[in-house]
Amino acid sequence: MSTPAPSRIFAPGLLDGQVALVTGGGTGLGRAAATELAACGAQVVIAGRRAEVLEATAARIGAAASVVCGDIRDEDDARRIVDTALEHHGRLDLLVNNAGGQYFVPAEAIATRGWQAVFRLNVDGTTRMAELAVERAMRPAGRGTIVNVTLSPHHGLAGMTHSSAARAAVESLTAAWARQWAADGIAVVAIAAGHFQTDALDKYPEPVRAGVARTVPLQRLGQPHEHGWLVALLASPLGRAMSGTVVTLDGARDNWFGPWPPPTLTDGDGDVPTEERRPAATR
Ligand SMILES: CCCCCCCCCCC/C=C/C(=O)SCCNC(=O)CCNC(=O)[C@H](O)C(C)(C)COP(=O)(O)OP(=O)(O)OC[C@H]1O[C@@H](n2cnc3c(N)ncnc32)[C@H](O)[C@@H]1OP(=O)(O)O
Ligand SMILES: NC(=O)C1=CN([C@@H]2O[C@H](COP(=O)(O)OP(=O)(O)OC[C@H]3O[C@@H](n4cnc5c(N)ncnc54)[C@H](OP(=O)(O)O)[C@@H]3O)[C@@H](O)[C@H]2O)C=CC1
Repeated sequence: MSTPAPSRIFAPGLLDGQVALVTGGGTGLGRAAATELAACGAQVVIAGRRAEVLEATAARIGAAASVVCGDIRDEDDARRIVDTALEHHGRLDLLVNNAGGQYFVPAEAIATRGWQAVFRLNVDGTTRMAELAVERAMRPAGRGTIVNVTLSPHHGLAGMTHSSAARAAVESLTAAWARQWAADGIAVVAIAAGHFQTDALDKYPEPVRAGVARTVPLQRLGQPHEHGWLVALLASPLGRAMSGTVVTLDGARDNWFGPWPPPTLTDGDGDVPTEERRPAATR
């Protein structure tokens, strides 16, 4: 197994001896975060539901990475994920709550089950992982950092109102947990991410993808490694001083702008289509 290439921007050994758990660490932004954390010296445990995806990422990162399969929406799985990290390494310094998502849909077309599915993943799953990490690892150790990754809801996500509400809830939980767990030596911060160039964007309708980079004032999408840098910064001693903060990384674009319905997204009847269902095998 190879050792990770050193970080391009952080001092060697910044996170030496630390152990990080990254949910959704097999793909996209989670993979970028895990890669940079390893480059800074951390041991990283990446979690998700698909073993083959996790194994491929762990092989890319090298000996610093290990995998644990599980669904953060399931209490037993979530506990096993945290316990596996602890059993493997004897400590857990950083939890990156990165697993999350939603589907693109006009607000009035969201079924109750869809609303609940998005909350179950983004709010309940994030809460469960944070509470387990605190109870089982961080409070007993008297220290730890939790980084919650959200899809920035700061302009209101008109085509993803379920996620808009869920991500705002996570940002509010971040501030509340930072206060609640400060006496335990635990810092809690959030990253409000804008549009990043990951495979996940492939699922959005073609007109969305085609136009999206041009709408960012920076004139480009965020790069996953830039997100990884921010996660590593928040894992550093500076992150502890930033507890309770939401850091926005969005190229000055956020995730929404303009009127509803968005002119580029309406079909011939003036309606905005709902994202296609994912094939059952990937759910
Ligand atoms: C002018 C401005 C334009 C801006 C445009 C911006 C758009 C680009 C944004 C780019 C930013 C990127 C953001 C990202 O977050 S990228 C990462 C994305 N990754 C994911 O979203 C992956 C994870 N997502 C999911 O797993 C699912 O979306 C979900 C959260 C729903 C999964 O939950 P679950 O597995 O429990 O869900 P089910 O599939 O079982 O469905 C449960 C119910 O949910 C409803 N549903 C789900 N999908 C759809 C759909 N496509 N259409 C309609 N309804 C849906 C439905 O009610 C399901 O119940 P039923 O099965 O009974 O029908
Ligand atoms: N790409 C972008 O532009 C942006 C993304 N974000 C957010 O950043 C995070 C990562 O996004 P990105 O990498 O792009 O997208 P991905 O869809 O690639 O990442 C989602 C990850 O979470 C895992 N996951 C999903 N559901 C669960 C679950 N129930 N239990 C455990 N793991 C789960 C997935 O793996 P598996 O399916 O194997 O479980 C996958 O690795 C998400 O929260 C996303 O909403 C925010 C802003 C912009």
